[in-house]
Amino acid sequence: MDIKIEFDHYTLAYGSDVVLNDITLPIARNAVLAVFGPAGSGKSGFLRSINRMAELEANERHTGDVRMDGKSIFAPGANLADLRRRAAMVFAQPVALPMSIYDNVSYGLRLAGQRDRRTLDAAVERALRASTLWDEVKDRLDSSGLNLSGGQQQRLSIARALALEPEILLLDAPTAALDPISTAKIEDMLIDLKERYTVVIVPHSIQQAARVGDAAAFFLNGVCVEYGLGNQLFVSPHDKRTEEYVTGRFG
Ligand SMILES: Nc1ncnc2c1ncn2[C@@H]1O[C@H](COP(=O)(O)OP(=O)(O)OP(=O)(O)O)[C@@H](O)[C@H]1O
Repeated sequence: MDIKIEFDHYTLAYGSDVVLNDITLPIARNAVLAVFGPAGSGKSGFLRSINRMAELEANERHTGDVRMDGKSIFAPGANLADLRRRAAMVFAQPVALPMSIYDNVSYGLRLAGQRDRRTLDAAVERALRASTLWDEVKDRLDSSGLNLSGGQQQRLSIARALALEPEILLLDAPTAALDPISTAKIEDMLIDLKERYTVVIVPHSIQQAARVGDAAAFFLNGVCVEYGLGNQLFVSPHDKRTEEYVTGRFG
């Protein structure tokens, strides 16, 4: 396996709450890892550890290591802004900023000081094509992002993340607020996105985990109970707890 990110005996706590407990897990490059489990199992903490957003929580502590391309993300002198650009995050609730579609997508680049119109134009088009929104909005890039539907706004949020040319996409239940057709569009998009990016997704259902994951990890109470490639966790789980969860006996 070509490993992009590696959790190595990583434990995360907020105050006295242990969010993740001794996680050791590889994340393959150019593949989709689905991280699933019941509420409070640590899935968001896992995503937020990859770009060190977890450290924004009060009394955050961690032990162990997370490596990206073989290098510790916690190494002294590690560049936090660069890490967060390399590992971009998209949340359950679509975020359309009160500005034009063009400005929504180019927001991060402009914030980083990019002023060259041709560079911005090219980045906006590339990001909107990758998020499959281009054909729907190319004739109205100047209209407000707020006028888009929920599903379009979520693809706009993904385009905004892609414009910064990340290496990793962290998707925290990106279809939780969307209708089935918008959900299917985003699931289809993942097939293309993983050719260029490493994707970690917290799916909004077990079915979605099985559909989109090239690998899956089942979390329970901060522990990675089971990790498997392809559909193994869903068709032949090794752990009884995984089996009970995927067959709907708890959750
Ligand atoms: N800011 C915080 N301070 C203290 N504990 C927290 C904080 N945020 C989350 N936790 C705790 O950490 C644990 C894991 O939370 P996390 O959000 O990672 O779970 P999750 O699996 O993503 O849940 P959900 O599916 O509900 O989003 C939970 O027990 C939660 O109560």
